[in-house]
Parts: sequence; C-alpha cells; structure tokens
Amino acid sequence: MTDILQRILARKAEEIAERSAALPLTELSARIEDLPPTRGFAAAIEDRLAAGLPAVVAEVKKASPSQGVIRADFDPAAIARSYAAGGAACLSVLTDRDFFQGSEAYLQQARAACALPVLRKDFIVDPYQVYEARVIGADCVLLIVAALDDAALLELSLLAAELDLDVLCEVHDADELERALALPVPLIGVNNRNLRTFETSLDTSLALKARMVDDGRVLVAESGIHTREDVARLRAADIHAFLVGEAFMRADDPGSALGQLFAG
Ligand SMILES: O=P(O)(O)OC[C@@H](O)[C@@H](O)c1c[nH]c2ccccc12
Repeated sequence: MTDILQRILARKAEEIAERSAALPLTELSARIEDLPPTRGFAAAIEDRLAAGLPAVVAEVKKASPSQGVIRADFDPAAIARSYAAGGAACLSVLTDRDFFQGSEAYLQQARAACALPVLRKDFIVDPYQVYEARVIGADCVLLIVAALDDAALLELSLLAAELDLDVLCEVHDADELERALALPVPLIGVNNRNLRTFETSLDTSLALKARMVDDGRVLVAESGIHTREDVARLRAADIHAFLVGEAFMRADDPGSALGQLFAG
C-alpha cells in the first residue's frame, strides 16, 4: 500500500517538473542576486532560549490531510500579526497546495505583515524548491529526513546555507535522528506525528531528546502540542523550542492562544 508520504512525494516530483517548465532554474536562481538578507530563523530561536524564554514557532496552516480544513477564516497577514503580538519567535507557513491547501502567497503575506523569520513548510526534495524558497522570502526550509537519502540531505543543506537560508531538519525516530545529526544544521525538529500513519505522541520528542543530551543542536518539538500539560511534559525534559499549528489555528485569536499555552 502506498502511504500518504509516498503520495505527497510523487506529486511533488510532478509539481517541480511543472514549475521548472514554467520558470527554468537558471531564471529562478538569477532572481536571488537582488534579494535582501534573510531574517535569521535559527538565531531568533537561539536568542529566546539564551534569555530563558520558550521559543515558539507558530504555524500558519489552513488544512491538513488528516484534519481537512482546520481554519475556515484564514487570513495569513492577520494571523501573522496576532502571532507576533502573542510572542512567537518565528513563523512556519505551509506552502504545499495539494495536501495542505497552502501557497507561496500565504508565506509572502504572513512575512510582510510582521518582522518574524519564516519557515517554508513543504516537502522539499529538489534544489529547485530551495531556490524558490529564497525567492519567495523564506528564511528557513524544512528538510524531512524520511523523504530524502543522505546525499540529497547533504546537498540540500549545503545549498540552503549558500543561499543564506537556515534548515530545520525533521526526524521521527532514532535512525533518522542519527542521520540528521551528521548534517551541518542547527535545528533538529522532532515530529511527534508519524507522517505515514498520522499517529501522534509526545513520547517521540521525549525519547529523542534523551539521545541528544550531549549535542549542541536545538531540538524543536513539533506537532500534537495542545495543552499546558503537554508543554509542561516537554519542559520537564528540558525541551524549550516548540512548533505548534492546529491548537492555535482552532482558536479565535491565535496569538492569545499562544500566550496562554506558554504563560509561566
Ligand atoms: O498542527 P500541529 O499538530 O500543531 O503540528 C504542526 C506541525 O508540526 C505540522 O504541521 C508538521 C510537522 N511536520 C510537517 C511536515 C509537513 C507538513 C506539516 C508538518
């Protein structure tokens, strides 16, 4: 049986072919020369942590394959302003169209509405998408270890660095963590949700944190964080960086929900 991750990756390959037919890589990459510097995604997280504060990456997500539409009243600029006021360190914006109803335009609208650095949340498998991320204004890209072999992970990490983009490298188990730690990337995202089954457990972050104690990299706990008890469990394991989407997207005011979830 083909799982959802395989279906997404098959569609990504088609999407990249379509896009590079419409705008060849040489033309896309030429647009990078005139761009201003990025906003420093990893630095924003590290600054919060150094100040003893939680570092919250607040996600702008309209829909997901497991939930369908999460937020009907979806205004990326308003959500971004609310997140900035609520104390987010960074934003994450879904740009995948076919499975998450995201778009590059949403990333641009969110970023223009605030001063926070922004992660392009998508399934990146090709250099074309890294150039594209830089051109649309992203400050960081997601690289999902389960979607890439080691050579591709290294190639895309180095390209991101060359383009002044940070990398959040996403893992879900101990083998993937080991592969991620071999890369020159500052941020390790532990996805508590299994991308193949959608099963979600904070135990994933707790187990992998225990394997990272002697490593200088920052663990960002991703997915399935809904309550103050969830946050307390992660904090008790010395995890202080978090990526949260649904819990904020279902709240009337996403920024106040952020403030409440991380108060104290
Ligand atoms: O909405 P949640 O459960 O708070 O999760 C946010 C984020 O972690 C999730 O959207 C995510 C994590 N890794 C991904 C990879 C692709 C798409 C989406 C994701």
